[in-house]
Amino acid sequence: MDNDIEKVLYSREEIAGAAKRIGKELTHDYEGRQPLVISVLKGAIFFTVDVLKEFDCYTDIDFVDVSSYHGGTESSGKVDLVREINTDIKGRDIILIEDIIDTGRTLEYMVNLLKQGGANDIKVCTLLDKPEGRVVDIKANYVGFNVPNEFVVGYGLDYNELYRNLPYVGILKPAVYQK
Ligand SMILES: O=P(O)(O)OC[C@H]1O[C@H](OP(=O)(O)OP(=O)(O)O)[C@H](O)[C@@H]1O
Ligand SMILES: Nc1nc2[nH]cnc2c(=O)[nH]1
Repeated sequence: MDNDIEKVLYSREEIAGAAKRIGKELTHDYEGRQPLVISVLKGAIFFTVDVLKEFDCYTDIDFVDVSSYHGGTESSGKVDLVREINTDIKGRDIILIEDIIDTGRTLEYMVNLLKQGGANDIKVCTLLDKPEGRVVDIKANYVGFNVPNEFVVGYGLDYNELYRNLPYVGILKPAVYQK
């Protein structure tokens, strides 16, 4: 897979550092509380695991699966709910974990879903933020890196379902898109 990568943007070590920093911030901010962590599948699985290992707090974990990039590099503009949240979120303090916020549509959808379910408080934690991609005015509370306006892969992020298992985040060579 390394041969398909044009440029590494964030190395394994840099990502581990960001996960540790955010895990420690969460530990400080949630002292004495019991938040529910919700990880947005599939992309956020790697970041969720690494942040949670640094989060010293009583917390339960659930997963939601939403999808709007159905192959290729462009958002379909419509967010599909593939797997619902199984935990009762009424009155809960939620930490939503994402891999990337780009257009902001997925996050907007998720925040509305959590509000409808009666969540008390919602905070968003993302490995990558791509502010130039935004079509919806929405922000995260905890950000690993601000990423340039490029389609990125690795560490959970896919291109046509591949490259999620790269241990770093990078940009694909143009030739890969022509395959
Ligand atoms: O801000 P947006 O433009 O909405 O993009 C962000 C979303 O896009 C990706 O999900 P995707 O729909 O590709 O599903 P996946 O995580 O299963 O790959 C990513 O994991 C985010 O959830
Ligand atoms: N893999 C991947 N998924 C995304 N979803 C929204 N933006 C991106 C991106 O840059 N890369």
